[in-house]
Amino acid sequence: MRQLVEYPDRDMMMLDLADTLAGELADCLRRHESASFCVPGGTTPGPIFDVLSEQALDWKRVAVFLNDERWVGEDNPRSNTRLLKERLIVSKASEAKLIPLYTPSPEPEPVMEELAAAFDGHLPISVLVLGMGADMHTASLFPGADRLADALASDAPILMPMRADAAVEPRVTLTAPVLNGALSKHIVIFGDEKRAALERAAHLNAMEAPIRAVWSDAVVHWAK
Ligand SMILES: O=C1O[C@H](COP(=O)(O)O)[C@@H](O)[C@H](O)[C@H]1O
Repeated sequence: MRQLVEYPDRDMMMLDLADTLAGELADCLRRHESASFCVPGGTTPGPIFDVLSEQALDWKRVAVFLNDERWVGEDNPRSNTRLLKERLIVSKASEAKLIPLYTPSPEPEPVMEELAAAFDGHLPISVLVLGMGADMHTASLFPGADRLADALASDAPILMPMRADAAVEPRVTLTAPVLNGALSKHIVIFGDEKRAALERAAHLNAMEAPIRAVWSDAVVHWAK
């Protein structure tokens, strides 16, 4: 079962977690030629990115990619890639290599293979951070999403397009086997609503609560 770490406040959590993640990446770089760092988008991780981007790591040996992306261009404030470029791949981390989850195309389907090919040599994920919505989705694995069962299957491809009523636009997401292959896994959530959702998920199956499909061996970081 997963481990839960509670922090006195959000600032403390951000600083502490950024430190832990930097330590894990540094450790990986000591033992291997390169490391891969997979992170969520959305509203939660920005402050962690701010701290991490100032950490002295050999960032040019780190491949950074998102858990998932909304199918919008970087000029759209909802673009997770935009968040990465503005807050993580800056300052000391500006030399990190971004593996994109978006390329201009009206729909994601025609470019899935092209995007997935860029992951060659970057899996398994060295360090994974996941977010979670109050509806218990993680990455773009939404309850009720059109291809959820396929994305949770053990033979799922690396990347899949995903559509769900709760998602404003089409999405692309890393699938459960890729996320579960991570060597180190962290889930980061804020607030009582998400804490209650996480507890509710324990009584549901992965189709109802997709976070369940990827939470084994994860450390959950929570602050009010
Ligand atoms: O849409 C998304 O939602 C989740 C949770 O986002 P948050 O705004 O509640 O932190 C996020 O983990 C995922 O990467 C993102 O695309």
